[in-house]
Amino acid sequence: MAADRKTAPEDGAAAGRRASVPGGGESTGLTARLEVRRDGFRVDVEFAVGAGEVVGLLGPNGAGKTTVLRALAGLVGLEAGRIELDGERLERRPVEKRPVGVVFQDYLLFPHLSVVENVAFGPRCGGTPAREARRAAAGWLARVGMDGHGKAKPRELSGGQAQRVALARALAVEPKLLLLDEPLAALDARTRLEIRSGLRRHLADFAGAALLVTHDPLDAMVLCDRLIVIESGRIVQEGAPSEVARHPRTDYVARLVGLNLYRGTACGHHVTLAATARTGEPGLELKATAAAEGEVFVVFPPTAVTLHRERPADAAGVLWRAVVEGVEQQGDRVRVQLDGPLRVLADVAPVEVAQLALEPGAEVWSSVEGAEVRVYPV
Ligand SMILES: Nc1ncnc2c1ncn2[C@@H]1O[C@H](COP(=O)(O)OP(=O)(O)OP(=O)(O)O)[C@@H](O)[C@H]1O
Repeated sequence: MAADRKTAPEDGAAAGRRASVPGGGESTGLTARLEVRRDGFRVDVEFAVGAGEVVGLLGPNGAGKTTVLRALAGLVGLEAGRIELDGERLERRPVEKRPVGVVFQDYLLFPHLSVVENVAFGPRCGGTPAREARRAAAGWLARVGMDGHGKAKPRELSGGQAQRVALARALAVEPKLLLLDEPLAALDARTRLEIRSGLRRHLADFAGAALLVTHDPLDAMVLCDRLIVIESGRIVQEGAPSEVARHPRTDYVARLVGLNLYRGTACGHHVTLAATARTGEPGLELKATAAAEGEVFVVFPPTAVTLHRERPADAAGVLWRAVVEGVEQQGDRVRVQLDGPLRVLADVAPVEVAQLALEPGAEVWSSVEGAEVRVYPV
């Protein structure tokens, strides 16, 4: 995993930028308690984003991420709660008067306006005279590498260009809060790489609070100072990207960062995994690197799992029988999904797929190397 992009705001550069937020005044960032109801679904979250901080909002499909962003932007109403931005109550302001810039996944540029008019639109609505707004818009377009495209219509732009214009449009209103909803999701892999590094630069220069929804672990690691994970409308984990990646607390986070995660009970270096309710089999016993006591999370990477066709006489660590559920190429390794007393991911070399006849339904012996098993308190 990459190192955190910036230092946490309370002890780093972000805190130092507090005084220079657009619009003047002392900037303290965002604090929000949001209760939102949408039909049968309910979001109930409380969090803060410091000025100059970039917080990633992650969670499975339907977790409520977009709802959180829309509530902050004023596009859905609060059932209860409060939104405070630089000490001011945001939810009392009409949508168009909120100092908020939004970049949606599909950009939502106005199709009938030129690129420069799209970017000038926000400042114009805020009362900036037309010429000045166009000049400012041209400046923002230059900063995102889109000078020379001002007269183009959105339909003439590539996905990457449209994304840059959308970012320029969001920043042109000089927001105190920047909301980005999967800003890179619609881009192909190469464009995403290029736009990600541009976005990283702009986020580093942005003095306000930024909240970025993403499904991509790389975006989360590269772009964000801190992550908030929501599931079913509630916050389930929060922390620096490296901390979340190292110590996942839910299956979603574990899958996101590519680790096998279980719960168990530790007694010194021995951990008994919780029995699987599904198979009814007693929990396996693993050996962990560090000693612990009581309820713990247990993680190990897919590379720690070894597969064998026949029962090995001298396997290191615990051994169990598993059934192959799926096989998928991932870079130069092959990821194997296994069922059995443990649902587990194993990474093997492509040659092992043939050697072990790994195909759905095949039975194999699995073992895990204790040196790679980590435990931490629940
Ligand atoms: N306009 C709407 N009216 C009623 N319910 C909605 C509406 N939009 C979303 N929902 C419901 O709210 C819940 C959360 O949706 P939301 O889009 O916030 O999730 P999400 O975490 O952003 O998901 P995804 O990652 O799939 O975009 C879902 O169960 C969804 O069905």
